[in-house]
Amino acid sequence: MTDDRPRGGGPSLAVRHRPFELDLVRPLGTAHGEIRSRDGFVVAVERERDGSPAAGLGEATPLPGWTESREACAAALDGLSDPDGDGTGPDRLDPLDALDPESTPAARHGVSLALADAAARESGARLADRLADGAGVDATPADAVPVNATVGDADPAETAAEAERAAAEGFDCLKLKVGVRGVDADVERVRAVREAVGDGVALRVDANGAWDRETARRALDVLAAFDLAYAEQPLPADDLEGLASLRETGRGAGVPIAVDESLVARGIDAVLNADAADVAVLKPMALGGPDRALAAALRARAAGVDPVVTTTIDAVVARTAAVHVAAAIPGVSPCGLATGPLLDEDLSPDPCPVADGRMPVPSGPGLAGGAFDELRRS
Ligand SMILES: O=C(O)CCC(=O)c1ccccc1C(=O)O
Ligand SMILES: [Mg+2]
Repeated sequence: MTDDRPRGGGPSLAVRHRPFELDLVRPLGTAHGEIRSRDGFVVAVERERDGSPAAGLGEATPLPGWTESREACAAALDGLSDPDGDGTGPDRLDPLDALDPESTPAARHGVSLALADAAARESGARLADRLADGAGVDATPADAVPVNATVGDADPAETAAEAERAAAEGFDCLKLKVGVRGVDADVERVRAVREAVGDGVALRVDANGAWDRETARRALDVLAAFDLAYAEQPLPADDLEGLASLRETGRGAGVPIAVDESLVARGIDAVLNADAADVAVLKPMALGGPDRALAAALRARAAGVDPVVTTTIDAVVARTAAVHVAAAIPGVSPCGLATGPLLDEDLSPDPCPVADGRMPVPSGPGLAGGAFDELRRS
């Protein structure tokens, strides 16, 4: 790792990062293309204040199209060590000042998480409790959060088999990727899944912005027959007006609308002002950190829009952080956090294994008590 520890007495802060590369078990088919591997950085901070040291762990796992590129993320993290490029190290104590959440959300996520983990560990609190405190949530965070299974694009039989496996494992909410094939093919996939899992399982679809207005209307008219919990990003990110009008025609017997890419492209305020969503899908990695994702979730909730927390198929550190974010949202709906099994390998054993469609929130302190100790030392 690179080290930017300031020399001399007084308060100090060191931010280090080291790269990792993880393959998926198999590529995840989405309308944005296939996700095959996740390359990112483990971030570690060591802080000393008034003679007491604190350490925290974070993760910056960029996903191009959603966040900055891997190169831009690396440059932003490198820049924390030597902002002037003159080898003298940083002259500031808050590295978040140097990380723009819009242009380098993954880098900011990594550092913001590491600082929050350090602060939570220092006070003996769970990360969820720390985040809730910081966001002004009065309710005590949950001890477990409901999650959906994530089912990628495949033909109807394979999609149904995957859905059936997830339901047998105890998931009562599934999210299917759609929009890779034509609408008729997706209708057959959703029909096959509904037949396979029965009426007791909630179904969501995620088109990742693949449809135009006319296609989206046609798709949702037909898909409404399968009792969908919602359709995520049926239109391109910037078409807030189109999303708002899909909601109007969909009200009643129709399909609720969730936004994901729109939040990354336009922000929560623009989405709420446009009345573009029933559900807000929040990805801490793409929104610039757990703190920012929780703040957006609470703004959504206050406007009557249901928040859902998901990952960008992150490694275990960021996934665990996202579980804490979800836990800090009182009564959160099923979240897209069960993405660990999509990875072929991971940085460390998972402290939040899915059981019966729920993920436990580690009791702390910080992210997961001692669960990441080996990773912290590496
Ligand atoms: O929400 C989920 O179930 C898992 C996360 C997911 O689908 C996803 C993962 C990586 C990139 C984009 C997305 C997405 O929600 O569009
Ligand atoms: Mg999505």
